[in-house]
Amino acid sequence: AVVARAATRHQEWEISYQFKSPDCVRKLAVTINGETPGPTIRATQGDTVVVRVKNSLLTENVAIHWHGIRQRGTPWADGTEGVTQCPILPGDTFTYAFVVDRPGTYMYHAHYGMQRSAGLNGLIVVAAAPGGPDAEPFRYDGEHDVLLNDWWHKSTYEQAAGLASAPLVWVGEPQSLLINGRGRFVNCSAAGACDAAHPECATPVFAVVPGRTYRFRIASVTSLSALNFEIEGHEMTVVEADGHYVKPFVVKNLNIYSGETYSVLIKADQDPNRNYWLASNVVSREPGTPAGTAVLSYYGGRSSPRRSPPTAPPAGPAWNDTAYRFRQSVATVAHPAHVEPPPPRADRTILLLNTQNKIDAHIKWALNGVSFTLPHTPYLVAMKRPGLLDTFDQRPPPETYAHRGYDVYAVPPNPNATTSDGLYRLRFGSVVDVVLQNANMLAPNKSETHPWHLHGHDFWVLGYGIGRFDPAVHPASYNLRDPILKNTVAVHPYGWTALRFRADNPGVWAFHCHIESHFFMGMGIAFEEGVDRVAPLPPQIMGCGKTRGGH
Ligand SMILES: O=C1O[C@H]([C@@H](O)CO)C(O)=C1O
Repeated sequence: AVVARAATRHQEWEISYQFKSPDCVRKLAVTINGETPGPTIRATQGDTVVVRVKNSLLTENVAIHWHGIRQRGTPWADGTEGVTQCPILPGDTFTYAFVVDRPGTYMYHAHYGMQRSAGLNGLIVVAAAPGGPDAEPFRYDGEHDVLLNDWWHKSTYEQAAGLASAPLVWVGEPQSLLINGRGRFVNCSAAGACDAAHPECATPVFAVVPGRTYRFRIASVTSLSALNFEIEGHEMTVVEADGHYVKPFVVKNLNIYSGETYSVLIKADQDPNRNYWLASNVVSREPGTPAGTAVLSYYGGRSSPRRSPPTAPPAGPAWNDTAYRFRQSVATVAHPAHVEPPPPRADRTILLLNTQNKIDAHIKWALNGVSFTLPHTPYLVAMKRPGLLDTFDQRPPPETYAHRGYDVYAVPPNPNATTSDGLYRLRFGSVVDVVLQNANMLAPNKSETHPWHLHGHDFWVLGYGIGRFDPAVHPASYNLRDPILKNTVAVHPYGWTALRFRADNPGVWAFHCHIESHFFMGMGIAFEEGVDRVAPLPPQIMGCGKTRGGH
C-alpha cells in the first residue's frame, strides 16, 4: 500500500464578538474569523493540525477544546481551561498543535465558562489514511456535514449569572435549533432585531444526485438539548460513532446527544421532483422549541432547491420515550471487522452517583456528593511544576456512594453536597471502569439524560441499565465481545452506564456532563495519569494562578 506522507494543516483564527443572526434574531456571538460555526478542519489521519488562535474578544478569555482528539503526547493542547492550560488572555495569541491519529468525525468548541454556547464551535473531519487498516468498511459517492446546535437569545453571561444565583435562574429551553449554524425563530415578527430575510438564517440546502449514496456526518454541539435527527423519507444506516466504525444498523430517527458524532449512509432513491426535510427535534426534555430544519433537494428534479417541502417538518418521536432511545444506545456496537476487544477485567472501579444538590441556596450537580470546581491553576501545570500542589484539594474524591439501599427513584434523602477541586489519580497503564449512576433530581419524578464526555481517551461502552447498578450482579452482563469505543455516552434517566478505559495517556483529563450548564454547576471530575511522563510543558500554557512569574 502507498503510504501518504503526513501533512501539516495550518489555520489562523481570530476570535471576536460579532453581530450575528443565526436564527434571524441579531445577537452578539463569539466567532472565528467572523463566522459561527467556525471553519471545518479537514485533515487526513496522521496529519498535524496547527491552529494559531488570536483572542480579540477585548474583555474575555478563551480556550478551545478539540473534542474527540486524544492528544497523545500533547496533553497541553487539549484546550481545557483550568485542567490543561491557562485561558488565552484578550490580545494574546496561542498556538495549538496536535496530531489527528484516527479517522472520523469530531468537533471543536470553547472550553471556558459557558463560551461554547456563545457560538465558538465547528467540525473536524479526519479522512482515513488511504489503503490503511482504518479505511472505511463502507462505500459512498458523496458526503455532507451536519452540525447540530441549540441557541438562546440571552447572552451566555446572563445564563451563567442565573445558574450561579440563589435562587437558581435556569437557562430554560432554547429559542431555536440550528443546523450548520442556521435556524428560524418562530416569533420573528414579535421579536426585536429579527429579520426573516437575513441571509445568515437562510435554510441550509443539501443537494444529492438521484441514485447515489451519501455519507452524512452528524455532530451535536448543543448546550442542553438531546436531539432526534431525521431525513424525511430516507432511512439512515448508522456506520460511525465518535470516530469508530459501527456494526451497521438502520434507523428512521437518530438520537444524538451533545458531544456525540455519527455518520449515516443514505441512498438518494426517492421521488426527485420534490424536496424533503432534514429535521432535528428535542427529545428527553419536554420540548419548548420548534424543529430545526434544512432541505434535501435532488439535482435534476423539478423542485427548486430553495422551495420548502410540501409536508410539515417531521415532529420526531415522543420526547419521553426513553425505552426507544435506550435501544439505540444498546444497538451501537463495533463493526465486526473493527472490533478492538477491551481488557477482560478492570484494576479499579469508580461508581459515580449523579445527583442534583443544594449547597447553601445554590443548585448544583454532584458526583458521590462532591460538586466539581475548576482550580485557578491548571492541574497539568500544578502537577508538573514544583511547589504548586497546594493549588488544589489533595484529598481524592470518593470512589463510590452508599449504594445499598439508595433509591434512585426518590428525591435525594439529603440534598446537601460539598465542593472540591480534588482529582482522581490513576495508576499509569491501569484499566479503569467507571459506572455512571443516574438518579432522581431535587423535584419528584424527574431524571434527565446526561451525555458524559471523556477527554484524552476513547472508552469501551460495556453496558447500560435502568435502575440501580448492582456491582455484584450487573458486570456479568457486560458486552466484552464487541463494545463500541466512544468519547461521549448517554446516561439515561434513572439508568446507569458502564465504561472501561486504559489510563495510558500521560496527562490530566476532564470527564464531565457535556450539558454546558451542568458542567458549570459542578457535574464533572478530572483524572490524572502518568503525569511524570509528560514532556516539558510549553510555557505558553501558563500565566494564571500560581503559574505566574515563571516558576
Ligand atoms: O440543572 C437543572 O436545573 C433545572 C431544574 O431542575 C431546576 O429549574 C433543570 O432542568 C436542570 O437540568
